[in-house]
Amino acid sequence: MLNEKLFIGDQALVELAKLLSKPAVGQVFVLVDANTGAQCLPLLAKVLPDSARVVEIPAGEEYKTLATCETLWAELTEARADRYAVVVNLGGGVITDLGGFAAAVYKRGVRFVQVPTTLLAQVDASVGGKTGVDFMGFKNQLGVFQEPAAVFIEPRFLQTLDPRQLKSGYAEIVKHWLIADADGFARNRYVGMLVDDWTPLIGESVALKQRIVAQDPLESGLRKLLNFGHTVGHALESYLLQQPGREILHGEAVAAGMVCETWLSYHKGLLSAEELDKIETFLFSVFEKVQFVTLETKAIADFARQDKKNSGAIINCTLLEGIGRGVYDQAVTLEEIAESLRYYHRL
Ligand SMILES: NC(=O)c1ccc[n+]([C@@H]2O[C@H](COP(=O)([O-])OP(=O)(O)OC[C@H]3O[C@@H](n4cnc5c(N)ncnc54)[C@H](O)[C@@H]3O)[C@@H](O)[C@H]2O)c1
Ligand SMILES: O=C(O)C(=O)C[C@@H](O)[C@H](O)[C@H](O)COP(=O)(O)O
Ligand SMILES: [Zn+2]
Repeated sequence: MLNEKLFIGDQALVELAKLLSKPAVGQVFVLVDANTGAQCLPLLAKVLPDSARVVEIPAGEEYKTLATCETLWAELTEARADRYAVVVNLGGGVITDLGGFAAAVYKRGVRFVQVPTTLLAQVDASVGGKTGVDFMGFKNQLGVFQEPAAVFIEPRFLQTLDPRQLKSGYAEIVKHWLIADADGFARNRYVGMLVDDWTPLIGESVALKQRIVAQDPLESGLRKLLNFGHTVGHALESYLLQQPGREILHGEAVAAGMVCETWLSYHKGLLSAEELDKIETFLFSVFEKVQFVTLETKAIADFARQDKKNSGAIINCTLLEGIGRGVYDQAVTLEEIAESLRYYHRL
């Protein structure tokens, strides 16, 4: 247990059972996608009340929309769910983001708990209270900050996770090292993905995120560190999501975005050539190169105009002053973003 609201390890679901048996808990709704319904629900079912209702949505980022929220809102409404209802979000970041948002606005807010089942959701998405859905092709364009009642991280769920998905989650762990944990980067980068038990790494990564969120829950300053790799990463993810057959995973886009933003840090004179080399060599040793052509770089960069860290026409990026030392609110131009993508493409 990291704090009173976050439980990690093989007792996490026992703690969830305790919460769900409290008198103040009314109807229980479990949100799953097609995969977590089949692969994760059997383990969770052991701790659910018999009366729990399961709501299933299709799997995938393309369903992280307002339209999908309506499926949950309709089920809640038809079951006459009241303010005592609790929504249990069982899945990856799509489920924890969408389920958190849908719960936060139903009748102006019912409680929800996060039971993340991907590495990405266990180290990042389930923690910190950012919820939301994509809109008009832009990532997380609609959302609210709303903390879950609690988070229950059971690493056993990772046993059925595809290796590609595991790697996508690893990108957010690497992000945490690069912005605030030089020692984590130095200790772990040679191990790469060859991890037997993810529990200690999940615990460290989540604790780092919680420390930052606790100081700036609404992202007015420090929390922007957690967005390293995302100005370019979200632009790339959004662009490729619109191209049938070229979709990439969030973590894959963030890994590419981290290469670009590490180069921007070097380009701005914040980071040494030696550190640039160390970071990009490591990232390319783990993540495959994302494919695009140089002709596309302007269209990709354009998506950064909708980044939530921007102020008016100024695109504010989180960059690195060194390994483990992120720095936020660094203005970059669209042309510099396009140049960073061309740099990535040439590597
Ligand atoms: N709120 C935040 O702070 C935050 C942080 C990082 C990412 N995100 C968001 O999270 C989303 C990405 O999350 P994700 O990578 O978990 O994707 P995801 O939720 O789409 O899950 C990935 C795939 O794995 C399947 N799956 C989930 N758990 C499984 C399991 N245990 N076994 C087998 N299959 C399983 C899912 O059905 C899905 O097909 C993005 O939308 C991103 O924007 C949010
Ligand atoms: O928790 C945060 O703060 C983050 O930025 C974590 C990111 O990994 C995550 O992808 C988040 O959803 C991005 O948020 P956004 O505000 O850029 O949409
Ligand atoms: Zn992310």
